[in-house]
Amino acid sequence: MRIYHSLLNATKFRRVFDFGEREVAHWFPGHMAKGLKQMRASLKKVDCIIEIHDARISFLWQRINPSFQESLDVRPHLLVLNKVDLADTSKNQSIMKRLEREGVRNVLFTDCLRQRDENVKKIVPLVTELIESGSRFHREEDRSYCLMVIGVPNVGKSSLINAVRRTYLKKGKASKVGGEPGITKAVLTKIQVCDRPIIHLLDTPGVLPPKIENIETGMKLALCGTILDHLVGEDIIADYLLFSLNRLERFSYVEKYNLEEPCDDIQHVLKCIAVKLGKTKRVKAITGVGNITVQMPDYSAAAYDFIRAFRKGELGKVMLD
Ligand SMILES: Nc1nc2c(ncn2[C@@H]2O[C@H](COP(=O)(O)OP(=O)(O)OP(=O)(O)O)[C@@H](O)[C@H]2O)c(=O)[nH]1
Repeated sequence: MRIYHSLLNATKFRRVFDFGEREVAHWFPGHMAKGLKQMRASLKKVDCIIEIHDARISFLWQRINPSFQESLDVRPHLLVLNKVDLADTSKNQSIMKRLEREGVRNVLFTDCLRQRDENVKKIVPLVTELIESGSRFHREEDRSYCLMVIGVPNVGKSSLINAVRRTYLKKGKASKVGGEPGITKAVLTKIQVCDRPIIHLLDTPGVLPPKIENIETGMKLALCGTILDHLVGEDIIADYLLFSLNRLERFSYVEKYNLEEPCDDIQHVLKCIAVKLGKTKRVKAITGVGNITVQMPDYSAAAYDFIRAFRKGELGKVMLD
């Protein structure tokens, strides 16, 4: 791998990203508020909450809807930081320390796509211990335990449920997994994940609307696939991705797409991607000698590929906090 001189490059990269006049207000569809209401109503049946976040944006854990957070505080709580295979794990220790300072003790980093993830195996013993060491209030009589998995869209809630089932029941998929946010629409399905002790999970519709304090937080969520791309715009997501890769000095895109050196100009990068992948389109051009058809780079297709490559971890592991 080529080494680029970061100091040299730093001088030619943007230090701040220009978000223009964008607004995040419409990025989260209306069904989320409805889901939140239903989740709150079901909380009385729940013994322990599993709150799942993307390990690349772990700071978001405390920024979910604050009124819902209050309801959560009374129950045992496990924080799962998922998609750790895509995250820069050198930061895990400092994240753990920060979370401990903030009073969060039960934290697991998981990769739910891995067949036998060690931390997925720890979930059942940990929640059993958490539930048995506290009071279950009016649920004392019930011998089975009920968990609720909550998180923002596309963070891997269904994948986590399937991974726990695979580990403890040796059963296949019960929850539909999707590449696009908002796949889990069936409201609060009860799924058995373990038979000793009997544990059920409520699969939520992926509708914890995060409290987005600023457009940059929204853009980080978009980059990680939490928001439907077309609501934000693939062109701006691709540009923010380039900005982030340069800021974090993740330059593997240079070799992958045959660039000469790290670059901060998204149009140039997309052009190189289009050329490398053969993504061109024919457009009509009017010239002095009549109409001709010319081959142009397909910038949209290139942006799509750039974003997908990042989400699959092909452009390096990152921590966007
Ligand atoms: N790399 C990686 N991808 C994951 C992991 N967990 C889930 N995914 C992928 O993330 C995408 C979303 O996963 P889901 O399990 O459908 O997420 P969800 O939170 O249930 O999604 P919604 O129904 O939209 O709320 C899918 O493409 C999964 O394959 C993980 O640990 N690592």
